[in-house]
Amino acid sequence: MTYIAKILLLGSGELGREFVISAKRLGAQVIACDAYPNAPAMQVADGHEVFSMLDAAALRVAIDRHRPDLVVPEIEAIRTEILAEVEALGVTVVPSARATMMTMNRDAIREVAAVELGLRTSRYLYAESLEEVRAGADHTGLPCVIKPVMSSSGKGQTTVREASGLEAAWDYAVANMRGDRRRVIVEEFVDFDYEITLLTVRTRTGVIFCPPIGHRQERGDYRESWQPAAMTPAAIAAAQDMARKVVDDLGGYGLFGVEFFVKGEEVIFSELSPRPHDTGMVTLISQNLTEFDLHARAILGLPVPEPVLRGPSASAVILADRDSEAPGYEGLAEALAVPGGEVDVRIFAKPTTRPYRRMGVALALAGDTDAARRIAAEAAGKVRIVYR
Ligand SMILES: Nc1ncnc2c1ncn2[C@@H]1O[C@H](COP(=O)(O)OP(=O)(O)OP(=O)(O)O)[C@@H](O)[C@H]1O
Ligand SMILES: NCC(=O)N[C@@H]1O[C@H](COP(=O)([O-])[O-])[C@@H](O)[C@H]1O
Ligand SMILES: [Mg+2]
Repeated sequence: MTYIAKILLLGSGELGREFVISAKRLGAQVIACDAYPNAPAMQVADGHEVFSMLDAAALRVAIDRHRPDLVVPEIEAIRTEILAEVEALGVTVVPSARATMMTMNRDAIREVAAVELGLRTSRYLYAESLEEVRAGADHTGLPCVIKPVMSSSGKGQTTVREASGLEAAWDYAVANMRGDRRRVIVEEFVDFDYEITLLTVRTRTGVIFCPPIGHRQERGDYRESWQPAAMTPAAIAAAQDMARKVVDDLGGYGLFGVEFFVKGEEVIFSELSPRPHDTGMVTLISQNLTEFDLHARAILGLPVPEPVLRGPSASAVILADRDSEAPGYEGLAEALAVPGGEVDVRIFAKPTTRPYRRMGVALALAGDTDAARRIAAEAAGKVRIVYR
């Protein structure tokens, strides 16, 4: 069997699992890597490797052993120096080693967006000590949001409403940051009307956009998303213009999840993922080609048509609330029987649970996004995790 490409997937969670399915349908071979065995994407891949993506030596060994055509990051925390090293040797890193490095560091991507490209962002300052955090808050005003420059899914993030909270926020950020740079970004709190992810695909023949995805976050992590998000044509055009500038600057091919805050007619760039986005899981039901199909096509150099929206849709997450070693699931039949629209569920089959760990997602398509959100939330609530 000759595959159209050999892919080494770095990170094997729920997003990777759907990507593997999309890539394999097109004839690719995928070796899925993550720090623990039996990760979601490993369950559907051609092969797997277990090591920490932050372990430079182990990452290099895996790349040298498999000699992939494409290295596809699925998580943010990766020893990106190795990606730059192998890119220089001719391996294609998706979308590019530079893009993975820049987006892993909030300060790097913020400098590109705010300074080089002149995009509208929140006011901000970086800080490496409590004194600098105080200076940052003076610059942004209160409330402000404090985040480690290296972190994701809201880890180490605090919204500070009074100056007395700055010290605890700094300590929390330092305790929960990834990597060894004791550095935070102090951001002006944006009192947005709503926030969106604009899935943006950079292809060999141009840039393509999906309809905007609205989402709601708690503790810096996504709870529900819906598509299309109601936006004025001017606001969509502003977001598309900024997204295009950022992905063209980062370069390479693939799908990016570009995050914006919207207040009135004002669209504010927040950050982006150079890979499928968790809020984009709604496309598993909403679009003829999902965000994973689009990513696979773009990186494999295949034609990427404009995706067609099947109808107003929503996703709602299924979270664990405690630790367990062998979780099971009940209530699937009730979830899939929720009336009012099309309903589907993805159970990620992660081998263990921990509080707030995302274990599955419910999907709904209905007459409008409000109905889809209601149905998705109800279906997610019907799925019960059995802890043992
Ligand atoms: N400056 C801000 N003003 C208001 N809300 C904010 C601000 N920064 C972040 N948030 C809220 O926190 C969420 C998470 O922030 P952000 O996307 O920067 O963190 P993250 O850790 O990179 O998350 P992820 O990796 O899941 O995208 C945002 O989607 C938004 O809801
Ligand atoms: N916001 C980023 C995101 O959603 N990433 C997704 O979560 C997985 C890690 O989950 P885990 O922490 O439960 O192993 C990642 O592998 C990716 O699929
Ligand atoms: Mg984010």
